[in-house]
Parts: sequence; structure tokens; C-alpha cells
Amino acid sequence: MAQYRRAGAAVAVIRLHNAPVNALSSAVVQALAQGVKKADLDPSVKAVVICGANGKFSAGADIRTFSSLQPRDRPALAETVSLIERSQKPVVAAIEGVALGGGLEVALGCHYRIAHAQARVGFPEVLLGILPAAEGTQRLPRLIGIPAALDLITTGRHVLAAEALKLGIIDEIVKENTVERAIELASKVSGQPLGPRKISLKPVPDLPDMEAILSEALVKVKRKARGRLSPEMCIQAIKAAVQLPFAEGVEKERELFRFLLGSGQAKAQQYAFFAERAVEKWTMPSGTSWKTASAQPIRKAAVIGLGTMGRGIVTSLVKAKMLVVALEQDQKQLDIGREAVTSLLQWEASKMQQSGQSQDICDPARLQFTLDFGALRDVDLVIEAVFEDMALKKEIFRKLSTICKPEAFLCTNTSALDIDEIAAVTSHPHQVIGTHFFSPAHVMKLLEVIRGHHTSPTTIATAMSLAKTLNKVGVLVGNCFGFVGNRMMAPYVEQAIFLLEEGCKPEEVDQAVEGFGFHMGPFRMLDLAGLDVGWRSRKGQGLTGPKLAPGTPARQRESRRYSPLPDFLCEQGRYGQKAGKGWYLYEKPGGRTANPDPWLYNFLSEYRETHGIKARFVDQEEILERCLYALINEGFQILADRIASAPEDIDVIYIYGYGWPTHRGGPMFHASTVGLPHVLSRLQKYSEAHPDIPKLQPSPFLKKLVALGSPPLREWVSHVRQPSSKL
Ligand SMILES: CC(C)(COP(=O)(O)OP(=O)(O)OC[C@H]1O[C@@H](n2cnc3c(N)ncnc32)[C@H](O)[C@@H]1OP(=O)(O)O)[C@@H](O)C(=O)NCCC(=O)NCCSC(=O)C[C@@H](O)CCCCCCCCCCCCC(=O)O
Repeated sequence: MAQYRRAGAAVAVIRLHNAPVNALSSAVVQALAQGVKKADLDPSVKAVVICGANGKFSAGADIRTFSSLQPRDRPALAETVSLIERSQKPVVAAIEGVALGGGLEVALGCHYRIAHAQARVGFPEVLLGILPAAEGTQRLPRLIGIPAALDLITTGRHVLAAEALKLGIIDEIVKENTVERAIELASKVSGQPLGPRKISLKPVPDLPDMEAILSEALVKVKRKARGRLSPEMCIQAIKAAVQLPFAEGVEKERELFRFLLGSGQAKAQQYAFFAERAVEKWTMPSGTSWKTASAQPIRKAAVIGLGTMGRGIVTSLVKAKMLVVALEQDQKQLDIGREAVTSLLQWEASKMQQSGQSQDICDPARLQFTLDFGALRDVDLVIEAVFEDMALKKEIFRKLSTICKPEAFLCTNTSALDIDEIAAVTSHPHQVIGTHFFSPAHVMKLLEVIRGHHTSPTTIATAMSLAKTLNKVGVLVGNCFGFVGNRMMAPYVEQAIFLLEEGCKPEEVDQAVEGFGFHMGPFRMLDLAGLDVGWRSRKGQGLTGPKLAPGTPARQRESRRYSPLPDFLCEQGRYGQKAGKGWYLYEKPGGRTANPDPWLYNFLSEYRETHGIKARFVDQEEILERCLYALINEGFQILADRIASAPEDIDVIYIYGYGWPTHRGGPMFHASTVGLPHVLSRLQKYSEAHPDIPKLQPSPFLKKLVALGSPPLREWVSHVRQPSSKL
């Protein structure tokens, strides 16, 4: 838990030990405190070094223990941090790997801090719905000043050693032998006065406009937080550091921590933290899993198509230091693509420079632009990113099948199309897989990885490992129209549009959803994505356009309710932001500010009149429940269909791909929080009111879970019916 040893005659080294990240469990904290006391009591020890095993200082308090945390007067971790600071002998932190959260708090209790050049420090508590609660909110502002402390504590970002040195968090950077250098320093400073090194005794550096800085920070985090409480509470704790003596500030920090811990948001955010890690451990319905499949190394990759998506994918691959071949169909598109990728890479390099990271990502030798499919002969993996046209994709995969080396993995970037149909035209269908990137692909963290019927475990492992290499979260899902994300999005958007028919305005629907915490309501999202995307898909499905059977009623498809509203908008060229008008009006084509549009109000009134719909007032609760519960309902069906192997998969997809607010934990976690019987009864109510909307009819799996007494979320999949062995 914490190893105590002597280094030389006069230095004691305490090494935190709790694989894999030296999380500060009760036992570790206790052992650390014992070590510090032992060193203090031993007259032959003149100085102490604290470090961590496995090249990591510590990732902070053990998050898994939070749920069982009992309210107590003083957290043992905080007590230990002040014990370290009070020590009569100099204590030096030797930071390797990470010192995060409670790990950094331990380091701030030390009198000196030395870090390896690759080490990262930070206070990510805000991302877990809490705040640094072992006196970190009181020490960091005293050490680095209010503006920098506000930035670090409210964003949770990790900073590299170089930036930490500039900020004054650490005293020295070393390139190797961090612990050895810390021992040297400890020996050197032993006997020197410790008072000036105790952060709790320092005043917070004063600034003439302190009040304004704090209030501006509050306004900023409130605007961004969309209902998340922790950023605001972090500011309150930092404000206490400014206004109160250290001990009282600590009291305030503790009070805010307890409030957050009991708020429910912390539970949701901590669930999301572990869900993100759980999805890496993928399983197929056959039982094959990450444990037995091994990924193949990808040295050189190719991207076909340099539209918005392809450019982002190329940028991601280059950033991950791969050799990349970028292919387009004609010189003009290639030149446009090259220019766009170059400017994206320059932007990425400047961002990295600002954060003190090396920026050798733009090395042109690693990136080749070509019109020649022959250049793909030796690549290990291809990502096709042309537009959503099955015939075109099949043509490309046929070609790839003959050109690429037999062991190459062939990925299609599609948001809905059938992976098996694409794989069927190749000679190695087991090496074909779907990789659904989200736009902008070099920014968005999600990669939906879609296994086809023949996709091999090695191919899956390779695609999942690619996601990790690209610093993305890969989630393995099954093959069906829209996979997980877009399949659940469809009933959500459908409800939003039905609500317009019934009497809502787009901004009313968006407000309800944004009030829940989404980045964007459905109509602003549709305008951003482009209404023509869905229109093309509906035409393809024969729901509108030339393939629609003559005489089909305007608001009905096969006895189901259908809204032609978005089709009518597209017919008018209202494609959304890019056209300057869609569900909203924009200042110009490509404009970003969504303004309510009187034209649309008229259009909706006329539409309702034509179809004999009497507009009614719909309250925010109904808007929210119909949109969200329709989406969640589909999630239950997706679990039952084994398209997603666990609720965590769905939640991670929604958090990272669709802007579901993290403090609500994802749609399935949300359902478990509000209670499955509640979700079921609301769906029952709405489906009785709208019997022609099948997506409001409760999923049989949801009904089954309720009948079973609503087991906890982690048990849901054990109740999914196993496929018949005859299948
Ligand atoms: C560290 C990372 C950057 C590493 O990333 P990497 O990609 O290399 O690896 P993984 O992310 O896959 O992680 C590997 C493995 O480790 C698990 N894990 C990681 N961090 C923690 C953690 N802090 N606690 C528990 N488990 C952790 C992870 O789940 C993986 O497990 P698996 O089974 O899937 O293999 C990255 O992991 C990362 O970013 N980690 C989180 C860092 C973080 O957020 N730290 C802040 C933690 S909160 C905190 O420190 C609060 C403090 O301010 C103190 C609060 C005081 C009150 C606390 C009371 C808590 C009770 C503790 C007992 C002490 C007694 C007392 O004080 O009363």
C-alpha cells in the first residue's frame, strides 16, 4: 500500500503502491500517514521523499470507494496532507506519470515538488461531479494565484510538467531518475527552514480586480455548465480561499464537497468515468471478447474521400503519428482536401504548442495525397469516408479487395448503412468493419465500431485499438440501420417534429432539451447537420420522393404516423445553417445564430390548417419526456436485440457522440435514476394518446425489467433473452 525504505543515511522514501494507478484508498492513505509519522519520529531521518510505484505518483482518491463514503468530520486524506505539511523534516514529492486529484493534493502538502518531463498534474475532480476535497482548493490558489487556479480546478484539465513549472506548481523538471533527483534535493534542503515552503501559510496573491475575476469566472462556468453543479461549487471554494483564513476555507471546501457528493450528479459523472473504461472491454454475443482477441499493429493507413469527415479522420491519424495516404477522385477535390487538412494540422500544432507539447505532427513526409488507388497497395488499414451511397461504397470496396494486401483491414465510415452488404463484395468479409466517426472527426471522442456478421475478432480488436490510438473512445456495436446512436436518435427527432405539428415552436422544443443539459436541442442540431442528409435517407427508404407510392396519405406510412414537415422544408431549399434557413433563420448562409423565423410560424399554421390539426399548448415536461423517453425506449430495444452489449455502451455513445449531459450519466443511466416504472408509465400514457406512433409503445424488454422489480442497471443484460442455439 505504501512502502517505506531508507535511501542513504538520512532520507526516507515512501512509495505509494496500489496498481494500476496508485489510487488513494483508505489503506494507502493510512500507510502514507504511518510512513510520514515514522520518518518524523526517527531522528536519523533528515528528509522524506514521496513517490509512486509503476512510474505513477497517484491518480487521486479511489473513486470506487466514494459510494460507500461515510460523512465524517475530516477526510483522512486531507488529514494526511496536512500531516505531511506539518512535518519537521522537508518532504519532496517525486512526480512521475500522473499526480491527479488527491495525488496532487498530497504533492501540494509536500514542501518541494520535482516532476518528470512527461508527468501530468491536475485536478480532474470537477469532471467527476465533485471538487478537490483534501484542501486542494485552498492550497492551489495560494501557490499559483487565482486566475490559474480557477482555470485548472474548473476545467479539470491535466497540465504537462513544462506548464506546471511555468505556473509554479512544481519546482523542477527532470528528464530521468526523478526519485534519485528528489533524494538529492531532499538531502540538500534538510535543515533549511520549512515555513516559506508550507503553502497553507502563504497568502493568496492579491489582485486589484479580484471580485471581478471571480464573478466573471462564475458567469463563464454557469454559461458552459448547462446545469452541472461542480464547476460553480469549485469557484465557491476558491472564493473561500480568497476571503477566509486557511482553516475556514478548508471547512467551506468540505461542506461543498459533501453537498456535491450527495447531489446525484457526482454519481452520474463517476458512473460515466467507469462506463468509458468498461466499453473498452468489449464482448461479442458469441462470447468472444477483448480478452482473447489481439489487435494487429497499424503503421500505415489510408483514407478515401476528403470531405469534412475524411479531412478530420486524416488529421486524427496524422496526429497519432501514423503514415497516411489520403485519396480523392479528382485533382480539384484533392487540392481542396489537402489545403483543408494542412490548415487543420497547423491549428492542432498551434494548440499543442500552447500547452507545451511537442508539435512535430505536421511532418509532410508522413502524409501522402494521391488520386491513385495503387498507392493503397501496402497500407495496413483503409478508412473509406465517401458520402452515404451504398452503390458507391460497394464499388470502392470491390476495388480495395483487389488492390490492398490480403491482410489489410477495410473500414467503412457510415452512420447507418449495412456493413454486411458492403463486406459481401470483398474477398475478405471478415476484415471489413464499420467505423462511424462523428463530425468533426479530429475533435469528437466517439468512434462507433460496427461488427458485421463475418467480422473477425482480430478485426474488432484492431479497430478498437485504433480508437485508443486516436485518443477516442471506441464502442463496439452490432449491425442494424443507424447502429446504436442514430437508431436511438430517430425516434427522438420524430417526437420533436410531431410536437411541432401538435402546436410547439422549434425553440420551445430546443429550450426544453437544452434545459435538461444537451448542447443543442433537436432543431438546432438538425440545422447544423443539414436537413438534406435525412431527406436523402428518407427518399432512399421510399418514405418520400419518387419512390413513394402514389396516393400515400401525407401524414401516414404503413399505418404509422409520419410527418412530411422536414421534406417540405427541403423542397423549399431550407437545408439548415448552410442555406441560412431551416428550422430557424440565420444571418447568412453558413451563419451560426439561430433566430426564430416568422415564416416558419406561418408555414406551421397553414400546415396544421391543411391537415385539420388543432394546435394545443404542450408543456416542457411533455416535450422532454416524449423526446427522451422515445430515445430511451429504443435503447431498451437495442439491448434486447443485442446490438449494444450493455447499457454503458449506449450511455458512452450518447455522452461522447450526441452531447448527452455527463451529469445525467447517459440515457440508460438516466432511466435507472428516474426509475423504470416511471419511464414505463409515461410511455404507456403517451402511446395511448398517440397509438399511431409505434416508437412510443414501451419496449417489451423495459416491461420485462419492470415486471422483474426493476433490477439495477448492471444486471439488465443478464435478463436479455439468449439467442436460440439453433440460430
Ligand atoms: C490516471 C489516468 C490518467 C490513467 O489513464 P489510463 O488510460 O492509463 O488508464 P485507465 O484510465 O484505463 O485507468 C486504469 C485503471 O485504473 C482505474 N482508475 C483510474 N483512476 C482511478 C481512481 N482515481 N480511482 C479508482 N480507480 C481508478 C480505472 O478505472 C482503470 O480500471 P480498470 O478496472 O478499468 O482497469 C486515468 O485513469 C484517470 O484520469 N483517472 C482518474 C483521475 C481522477 O479523476 N482523479 C481524481 C480522483 S477524485 C479525488 O482525488 C478527490 C480528492 O480531491 C480527495 C477527496 C477527499 C475525500 C476523499 C474520500 C474518498 C475516500 C478515499 C479513502 C481515503 C480516506 C478518507 O480520506 O476519508
